[in-house]
Amino acid sequence: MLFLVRMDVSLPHDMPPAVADDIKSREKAYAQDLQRSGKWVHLYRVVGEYANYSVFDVESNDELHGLLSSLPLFPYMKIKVTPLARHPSSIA
Ligand SMILES: O=C(O)C[C@H]1C=CC(=O)O1
Repeated sequence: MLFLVRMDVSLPHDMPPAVADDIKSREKAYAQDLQRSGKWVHLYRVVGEYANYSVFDVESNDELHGLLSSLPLFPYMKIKVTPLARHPSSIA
């Protein structure tokens, strides 16, 4: 099952830089592991925003929820999920 996911990150302004750096470093490692596993298929920065558009390929809504809620940045993100279906004109 494919899902388009938008993540908007908003870290508290008073978060100490070392704490923010640690969360971002763990987030990067987790994101890269999921990309290597094939579950996080695309990851693009939204130009000019601390946000990304991603495509996930997972078995179920529950699996996606588990992956997203385990992101180290999850407490600091607004996440919008859009389920995707095959387009009838797609040649892919
Ligand atoms: O930077 C972001 O968009 C948030 C998050 C998603 C992947 C990652 O490494 O951080």
